[in-house]
Amino acid sequence: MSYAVKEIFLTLQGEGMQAGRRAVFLRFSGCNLWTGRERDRATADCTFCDTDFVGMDGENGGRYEAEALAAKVEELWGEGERPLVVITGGEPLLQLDTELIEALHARGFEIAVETNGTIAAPPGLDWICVSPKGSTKIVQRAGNELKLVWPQPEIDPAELSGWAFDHFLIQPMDCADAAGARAAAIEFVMRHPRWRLSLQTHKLLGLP
Ligand SMILES: C[S@@+](CC[C@H](N)C(=O)[O-])C[C@H]1O[C@@H](n2cnc3c(N)ncnc32)[C@H](O)[C@@H]1O
Ligand SMILES: Nc1nc2[nH]cc(C(=O)O)c2c(=O)[nH]1
Ligand code: SF4
Ligand SMILES: [Mg+2]
Repeated sequence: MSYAVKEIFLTLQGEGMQAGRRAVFLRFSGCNLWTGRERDRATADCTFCDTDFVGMDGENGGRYEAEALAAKVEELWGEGERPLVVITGGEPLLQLDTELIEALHARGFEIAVETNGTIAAPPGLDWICVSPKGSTKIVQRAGNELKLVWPQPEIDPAELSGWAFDHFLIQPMDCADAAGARAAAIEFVMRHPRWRLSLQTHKLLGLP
């Protein structure tokens, strides 16, 4: 199978429980909750996306076969122990399959995924981060971390807190009222201590 890739780059994981780890980011093109066009944003199932995932025109973007894609990820990792790839998008579970998982594992990579949870994850992933959106139906209710962008009035966090995740995180929405979102997230965690704050540290650091 071939994969439509927006961009691939080496950086630090900025979010969640693995924040601070060196990682190759593999960003797939396309999403099932938004076209990526600004004119469709207000009517999309996900309205606050901070990412350009349209097309294949980013750094190292293009169409790849599984072996070539794994080789490019390995090349960008270079040297160093505990190689980590974070597969994101767009919605990565539209494309990620066993063939690519096996090609990355064969090169020694730990595979983390950032998903909106509306598509079931394939077997074999090493780290699953689910981030629910608005009124969408979440089918992937188990994983390593549940990362809820906040505030989202359509979502009742009490309903999510019984799902089978090891970690529950609240991430302030990057939006016009970012200060208000940060304050709301802090207040939420102060009231619900099983949840912890996740900041988008790459943005604070000026990393991609
Ligand atoms: C761009 S999404 C791609 C992966 C997948 N489609 C998803 O939504 O989880 C990557 C991460 O960024 C988060 N995110 C997107 N827009 C955001 C925003 N405006 N503020 C904070 N986090 C945001 C998402 O919730 C997700 O955890
Ligand atoms: N540094 C960095 N960390 C991230 N964690 C999740 C990201 C994403 O867009 O999926 C992201 C990203 O875009 N950059
Ligand atoms: S689901 Fe993820 S990639 Fe898709 S629009 Fe929302 S935040 Fe962006
Ligand atoms: Mg991002």
